This record gives sequence, C-alpha cells and structure tokens, in this order.
Amino acid sequence: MEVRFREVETRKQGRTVLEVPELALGRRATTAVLGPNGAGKTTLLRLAAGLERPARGEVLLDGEPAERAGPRRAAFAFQRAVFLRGTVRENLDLALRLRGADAAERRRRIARAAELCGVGQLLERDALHLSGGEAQRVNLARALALEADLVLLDEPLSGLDGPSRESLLADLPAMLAASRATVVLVTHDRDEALLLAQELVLLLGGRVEAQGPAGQVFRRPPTLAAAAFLGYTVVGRRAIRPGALALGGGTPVIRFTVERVVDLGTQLAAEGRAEGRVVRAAVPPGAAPPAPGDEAAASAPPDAVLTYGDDGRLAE
Ligand SMILES: Nc1ncnc2c1ncn2[C@@H]1O[C@H](COP(=O)(O)OP(=O)(O)OP(=O)(O)O)[C@@H](O)[C@H]1O
Repeated sequence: MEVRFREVETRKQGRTVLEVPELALGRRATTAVLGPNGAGKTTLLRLAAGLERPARGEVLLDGEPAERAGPRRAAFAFQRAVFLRGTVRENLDLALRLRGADAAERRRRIARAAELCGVGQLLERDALHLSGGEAQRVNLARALALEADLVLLDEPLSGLDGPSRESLLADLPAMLAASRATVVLVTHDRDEALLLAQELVLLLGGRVEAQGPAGQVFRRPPTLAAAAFLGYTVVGRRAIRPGALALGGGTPVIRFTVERVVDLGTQLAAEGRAEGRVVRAAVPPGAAPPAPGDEAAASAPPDAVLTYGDDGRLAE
C-alpha cells in the first residue's frame, strides 16, 4: 500500500504543526517516523489513518482519500492502549465486529494475532487488569487481528521496562513481517527506528528533515539538524558519529574542558561541552582518566566525521 502526502498542511489552534509538500510511504515494508516530542509524528499517523483531515492538501491511500479508505484499510494502535470492560478476547472480537467480520472469521483472526503477538494465554483475562507490557502486546494483537493493508503504530514500545522492551523489540519485526501489511510506526528513539524499520522519515518541527533507507540516513544525515537529532556531536559545521570520539588519537576534531568522567559500565568517558553542546569522548583502555577542569582533545576515525556546507546540508 502506498501512503502519499501532497501539499499537506495541518494546523492546531491556528498554529501549523505539520507541513509536508510531498511524501510517499510504503516503499519498504516498515517505515519509522522518527522525531522529538511535538514534531508532528502522531498527527502524521492520524492523517494516514484518516482520523483527521489536513487544513490543506490531501493524503491518499493507494490513490483514495485517507478519510474514506482509512476506516476500511488501516489499523491503528494508539500510544496508550484503551480497552473496554471485558476479556482480552472480547476486546479483540469487538474491533473485528466493527469491521464486519463473521464469527468464524473473527475466531480465526483472533487466534492468529494472539499467536503472533504471544498473548494466547491472556485471551480470557480481564483487559483492564493487564501489566503495561501485556497491554502493549494486546494492543498490537488487536491492530494486527484486523489484517489491514496498512498498520499504523504509535510508539509501540512506550512505557515498557528494559527487559519487556527488549523482548518486544526482538519479536516485533517477525510479527510485522508475518502480517504482510505496510507498517508505519512512530518513535522518538533512534535505535528503535533502526532495529524495526527499513525506511526512515525524520520529522523535525513538523517538516520532513530526512527520508531514506534507515541505515543510510543514519550514516549520512543530509542536514546538520538531522545529524544532531540522530545523536551526532555537532561542532561548527562538522558532525561526529555517536560513540566515535575518543581522547587522544590522531588529529583532534574537538577540544573541550572536562566537566566529569562517567563510568559507562564497559568504558570510561570524559564529558564536557563544546559550543554549548554536550560532548562525550571515550577514555582509551589503560589510559589515565582526565580530571574535571582538564583541557581535553578528542579524535575520531575520518569516516565518522561529516562536513556540512554553510546551508547546513551535507557536502558531497
Ligand atoms: N488538539 C491539539 N490542540 C492544539 N495543539 C495540538 C493538538 N494536538 C497536537 N497539538 C500540537 O501539535 C504538535 C504536534 O503534535 P503531535 O502529537 O503530532 O507530536 P508528536 O511528534 O507525536 O509528539 P510526542 O512525541 O510528544 O507524542 C505539538 O506541538 C502539539 O502540541
């Protein structure tokens, strides 16, 4: 399924919160829409579902306006799962009944989605008394049970503790692949986007700052703003890939005053600020760690340093 945005502008209380002249999603199976809080991610997802209409422009699902096609062809899992009183099975069943599936078809789809999402043992449980992790999986199962062409997931891993998140993060790609749907998921977490999606759309301030294959956008962010959001250390017109800075080494790419030395578990890192931004550089194994107040120089492998033009765009 192709989701196409054309000349779209959305306003909330008189303020433009999303402006997308042209965007096509669905070229690859899973697209992550990545961006900070308030970037317009949920708004973009709701437009694709046809849950809201843009002030200007159009959103098309395979050429048909999203507000018409969405209710038939899209399944939406909201960031916070909302369940009605009753069992998990009853909640899933209701969602399917609203789409007009008959009883046998509903049983089949519930069984399949429950197995995919690992919630078979929860089907007879009270939907209002699930743990956060259980509720997230049931929320996904409810969306996947619809067997929609387009599955829209808003922060599917939000609110989960470390191990539950890891477990769902590991299971999700297979669950989504088995659904065979076009998936668009929203996240503010870079690693989540890289682990779950083949295509990345980076949204900053309501605009698409970058789009492309996920690994490629991460390796070569097209703008300094995109690099900064993706965790690069930005100094002047240069951006240094996350984790690439180390004290000493060859030609320094950055100098800073050490504010503290942090033990990251597997290594020590010297932390300070350059041009107002936090800089963290690894202390090489065996080297004496610096002290707060010391001047430090850090280097990075040449391929981890990207240079941008005056316009903030990546120089070729
Ligand atoms: N009903 C509303 N009325 C006014 N402003 C709104 C409304 N809904 C959203 N906004 C504003 O629109 C902008 C985009 O919101 P949206 O929820 O799409 O962002 P988001 O990227 O999903 O954020 P988050 O990661 O915090 O969920 C924000 O600045 C938000 O404050």
